Amino acid sequence: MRLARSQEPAAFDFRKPTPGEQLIHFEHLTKSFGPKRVYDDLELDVRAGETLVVMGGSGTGKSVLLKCLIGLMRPDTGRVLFQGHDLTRFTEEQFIGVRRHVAMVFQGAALFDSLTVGENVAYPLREHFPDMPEDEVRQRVAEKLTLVNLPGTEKLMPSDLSGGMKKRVGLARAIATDAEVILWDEPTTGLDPVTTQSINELINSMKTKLGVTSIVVTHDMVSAFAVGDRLAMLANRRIVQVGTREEVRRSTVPEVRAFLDARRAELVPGGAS
Ligand SMILES: Nc1ncnc2c1ncn2[C@@H]1O[C@H](COP(=O)(O)OP(=O)(O)OP(=O)(O)O)[C@@H](O)[C@H]1O
Repeated sequence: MRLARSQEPAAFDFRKPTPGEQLIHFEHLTKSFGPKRVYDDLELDVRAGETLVVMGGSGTGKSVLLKCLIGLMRPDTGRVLFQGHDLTRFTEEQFIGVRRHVAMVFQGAALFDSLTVGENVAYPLREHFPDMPEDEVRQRVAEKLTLVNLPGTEKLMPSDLSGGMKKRVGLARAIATDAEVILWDEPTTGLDPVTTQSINELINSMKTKLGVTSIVVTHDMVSAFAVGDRLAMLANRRIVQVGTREEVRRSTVPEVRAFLDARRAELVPGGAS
């Protein structure tokens, strides 16, 4: 069920996209922190309904890219286009409207420790839809917790949960407002293989069941190849390749080869040969 958008700033009028159409375009981005240049003419597009994985070494600017999309950071030059809207010109207030459609699942789940699981998931609903009747809030919270395989956990506190359960509550909270785009920052880092597998399945089911578009930032290659329709490699301050799993697996781009071979060596000792 979709909600009335009466509180949404007029400047951001989200249209239901046609699967496959260009939804987001990072155009000629540059970004520096002091003397450190993170992006130099970075270009990347994201298509509606796909899962795009952004991979790259530590500190290459993967998280900054996601933050530019929800207004937590701004590029120095260049544009971030969302359905043709230039987000770099958006005010803080306008970004509130964007965040109803573009939800971020933060690395550490970032739950409020003093609130129950149910209140954590209800939080964005109360923020974006203050007039929503309490019954509807409860119903939506229950629906989202069921979707992430945690039905009936409303009364638990975050301290009662394992790391993987916390991630799933973070996801339920991110999708509470029925966001059409989900940004995943290192969703499987630090999780055991079974929980990693369940998070990968969740990312895939968001796409197949709800038609969600995902951008997944990760250096977990098993996860990248399990969820990515396309994979983009960030290195040397730009995207050096974007391609399907097969194209990336067979890549001859030196930065991609070096990255994959190093990861293969980590996964299978002696496997880099
Ligand atoms: N607020 C900030 N102030 C100063 N430098 C920052 C800030 N945020 C990010 N950086 C720098 O920008 C670069 C890119 O950061 P980012 O967090 O996007 O990297 P990442 O690719 O996500 O790395 P990791 O995989 O280690 O999380 C890093 O060198 C980081 O130190």
